[in-house]
Amino acid sequence: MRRFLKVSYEQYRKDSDDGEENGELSKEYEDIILPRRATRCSAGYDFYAPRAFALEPGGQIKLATGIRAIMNEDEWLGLYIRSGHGFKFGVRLKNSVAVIDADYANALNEGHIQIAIYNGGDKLLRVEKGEAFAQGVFQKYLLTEDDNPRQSERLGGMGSTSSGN
Ligand SMILES: O=c1ccn([C@H]2C[C@H](O)[C@@H](COP(=O)(O)OP(=O)(O)OP(=O)(O)O)O2)c(=O)[nH]1
Repeated sequence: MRRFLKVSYEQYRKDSDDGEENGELSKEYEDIILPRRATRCSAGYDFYAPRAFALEPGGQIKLATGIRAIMNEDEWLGLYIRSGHGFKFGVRLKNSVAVIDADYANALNEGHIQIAIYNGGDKLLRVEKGEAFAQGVFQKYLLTEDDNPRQSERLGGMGSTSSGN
């Protein structure tokens, strides 16, 4: 069991910058493309920009992707910058690698994947709507023999399980 789905329009609207109900946003939502691999042996599922954006050097943006990832519980999805953008523009994910946990899909925000990127180079980056800008690789993770998670279920999104106690 492993697949990508769209979050609901309500969730997309809530998490989009403008958050407003308008024709443009619902068209944007309709047009969201599920991540796809470029070739038979591509490891990464390309994530396509739900809207066009431009990033000046030093600029940053957080994109609500409209996507949730369903996967097996011993897997995670690693998100990385699109290699070409990293090489040509010095663009990177703000958190270097985004760790998408298997139980995030059940969080109250429907597991809505957010991608934050930063232009660390000296050129303007323009990304068109529908252009690949990040890639996600499904991976397995291992447990320690005395593994003992602090809580069994995830409800919130980022930062919701931060206490070490
Ligand atoms: O760039 C990111 C990083 C994370 N997430 C989602 C998926 C992940 O499963 C969840 C929580 O992320 P993480 O565990 O890395 O966040 P945290 O702030 O370190 O801790 P917490 O587990 O408390 O949420 O947020 C994103 O959508 N985009």
